[in-house]
Amino acid sequence: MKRSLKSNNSATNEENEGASCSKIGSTHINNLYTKNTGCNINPQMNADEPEAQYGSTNDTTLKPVNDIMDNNSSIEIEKKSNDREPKEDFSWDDFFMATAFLMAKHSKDPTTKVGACIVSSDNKIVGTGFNEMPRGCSNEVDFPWSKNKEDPLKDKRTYVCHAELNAVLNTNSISLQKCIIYVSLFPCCECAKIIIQSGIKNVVFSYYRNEKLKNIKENETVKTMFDESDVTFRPHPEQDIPPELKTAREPVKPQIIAIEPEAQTSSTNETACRNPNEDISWDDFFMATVFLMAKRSNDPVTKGGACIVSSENKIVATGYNTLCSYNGLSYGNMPR
Ligand SMILES: Nc1ccn([C@H]2C[C@H](O)[C@@H](COP(=O)(O)O)O2)c(=O)n1
Repeated sequence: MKRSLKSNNSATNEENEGASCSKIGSTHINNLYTKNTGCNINPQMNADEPEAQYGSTNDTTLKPVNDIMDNNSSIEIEKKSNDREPKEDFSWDDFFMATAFLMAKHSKDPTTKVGACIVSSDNKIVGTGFNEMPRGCSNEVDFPWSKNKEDPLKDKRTYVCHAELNAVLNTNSISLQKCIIYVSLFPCCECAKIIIQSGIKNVVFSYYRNEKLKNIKENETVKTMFDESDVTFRPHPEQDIPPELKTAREPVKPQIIAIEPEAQTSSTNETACRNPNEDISWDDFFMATVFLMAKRSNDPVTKGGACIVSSENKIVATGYNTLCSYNGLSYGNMPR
């Protein structure tokens, strides 16, 4: 039986977000541990830490990961007695969608942040992306993050590269045949074409865009294209994403010069990842990925994760501690 990560989370989003800490990303990472699993970093390291700073849990409080690393302490994830099998706790689906949401946090789009994560048939991340301006086009005067109906040259949509496109372009795999793309928002027509042409065969998404007629029609068109191209698509339950990866705050109003009518209202259904004030460093992102990965481990005592990153901040490999399945060993029959 698959557990809802949210249901095991005693802290509210408000509590999570209220955690005032300069190392925002580290707080996220800690939340990733403490609030969603029975696992935690060795609590002895955190004995003096004030609880409120990092969000409260029933069990323990944690120091920011960076602090722990600074102390050269080993990171240990402990299994609680009431833990269930780790694989049931945090499925591959949850892990990859969580990675997509983590990616979304890098987007500078003030209204809609989207993340995507492409995964091979043997559960390896082969590409990640988020909606961003083309490389080098960071000057926000020429490449604004606002919409402008009158002047397309002042409209972000002229320039922005969607998360799915970036994930496909960022891939480290020669072929994306039979891969799955996890994306926080249902793909638009352009992205659907890219997905189909790249050979990706499965789409997992979290949200639809708001239910404006234009979006409903576009969603239907995308579904037709996917059907005709034998690309399957399915929603991923939103509640299985660790809440600290999503955002519950009201989106900050973007500086829109001539706002489109449909952009003025936003349905809660569309919050693919909205929180312009929130930031996550690449370090925090990759360490969070490591910890997410560790959740996959079956080792009841120490769960370790790893994530190899290229100089361009692309994940090129991930791993966690596991026994070789072919030798018949299980953690139950290993001497400890
Ligand atoms: N499948 C999608 C859909 C949209 N995006 C990006 C493109 C924009 O940056 C943003 C949408 O902005 P809005 O119209 O909500 O102001 O989301 C994407 O990456 N992938």
